[in-house]
Amino acid sequence: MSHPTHQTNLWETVKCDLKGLFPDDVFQMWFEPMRCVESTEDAVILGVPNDFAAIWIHDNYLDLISQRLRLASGRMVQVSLRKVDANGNPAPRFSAPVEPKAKPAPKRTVRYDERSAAAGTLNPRNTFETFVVGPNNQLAHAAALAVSQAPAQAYNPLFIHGSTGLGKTHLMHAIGHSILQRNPEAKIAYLSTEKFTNEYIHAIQENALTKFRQRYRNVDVLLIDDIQFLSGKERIQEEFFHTFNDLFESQKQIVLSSDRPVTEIATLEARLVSRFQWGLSADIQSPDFETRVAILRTKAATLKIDLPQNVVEFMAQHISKNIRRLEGALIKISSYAVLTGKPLDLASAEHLLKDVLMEEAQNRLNIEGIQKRVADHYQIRHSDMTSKRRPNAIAFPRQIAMYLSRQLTRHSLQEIGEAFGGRDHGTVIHAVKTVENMMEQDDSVRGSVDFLKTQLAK
Ligand SMILES: Nc1ncnc2c1ncn2[C@@H]1O[C@H](COP(=O)(O)OP(=O)(O)OP(=O)(O)O)[C@@H](O)[C@H]1O
Repeated sequence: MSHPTHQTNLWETVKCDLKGLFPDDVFQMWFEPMRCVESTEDAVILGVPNDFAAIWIHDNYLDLISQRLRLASGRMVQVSLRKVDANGNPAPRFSAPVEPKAKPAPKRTVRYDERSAAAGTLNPRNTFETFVVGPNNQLAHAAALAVSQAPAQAYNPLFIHGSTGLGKTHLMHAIGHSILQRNPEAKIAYLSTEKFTNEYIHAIQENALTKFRQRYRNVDVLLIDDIQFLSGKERIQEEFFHTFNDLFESQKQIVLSSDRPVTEIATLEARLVSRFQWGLSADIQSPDFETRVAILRTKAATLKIDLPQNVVEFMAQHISKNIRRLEGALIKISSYAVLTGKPLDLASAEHLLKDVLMEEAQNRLNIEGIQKRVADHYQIRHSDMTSKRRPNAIAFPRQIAMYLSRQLTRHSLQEIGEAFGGRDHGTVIHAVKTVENMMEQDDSVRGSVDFLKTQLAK
């Protein structure tokens, strides 16, 4: 064994890197327990706690791990997995180490690594093939596909918006993969707005603005995630405006994602708002029940887990607003099934998912969720829920949201007032009375409030 310390550090570096790529529960489940148990100059053996982890990591993450090790070390590092006990010693009764995947990597992958390394890495699992299409994401999916088939021709920019965990990043990565598949020479940059901001600040500090600009203004496809974080950052908006113009004028594709429609991004310069609206804006909604079942089935098949139909339906029924959470729940119960060898039934699924379901219920009915839903319904800005503005078109929806917060959550009058821009509890009492009176006098108000109540309670 040579250079054990060096390689151990290398693995720890890559592990930190992977932490940023995955949701916390996924990272904790698979990567956190992995240790570097043996290494040479060009090979690393990583210890994993059990056979299931070995198979799962081998099938799903080995390429990514190899890729990141290579990026971090600057050379090819062959990776294999070995089951070890808690002290890092080879575990008894283990048949054979899992074979590493065939090497060397295909040429296309090598080029792809190097190009995307400049701006962040696309997750190899986020492809069009693994994306389940439903009525909630059909338009965004079709637009993403069109962009990948004809970059800078179909829709430019493509603006994908929707709540957290609904597949925006997945679609952006899928566009990147698909373009690279057609044209391995394409220069793709995927990065978050936060990263763009940090690199810009760093470039100013280091007097390296020219280099920064070259990096992002010379790509063929710029994929920028979470553009809502441009809000309130004037200088970054200015910089991004010029990046956008340069790329657009050179007929390069731009894809943006945001957790809200462009017009809802507070303090976004008008010239950016108008540019973001030049192309196509496509939203992703929460998946319906059938789509959630289809996503679970697809992901369970990838995991090679056979789940009883009632367990799948139970999960799909209770976790409805965020696919990342649905995925986390699936991993939790799948691991249990494989690790214990016990058949998975509804009772054990319910037990295992107790905490997840509790959080779901709380999330579903928090004040912010109510504000957003009501704001959407009345087509006002979410920020109007907390603003001091008083026109009736805003004040009345705000009162309805206060009324529903009182009805559907356990928050005190004072807490509700706080959440509505620091209003006092008297304002909330007044809002509740006003809405009750209106509901008695006006059937259409009653209808709207009942509709919102049913929607929120779903
Ligand atoms: N339609 C889908 N089919 C299969 N998997 C999906 C689908 N939509 C989302 N996912 C999966 O759900 C997880 C969350 O998706 P993603 O990270 O793309 O969400 P996001 O909308 O970018 O969220 P955020 O705003 O928090 O960044 C990912 O693992 C993704 O692969």
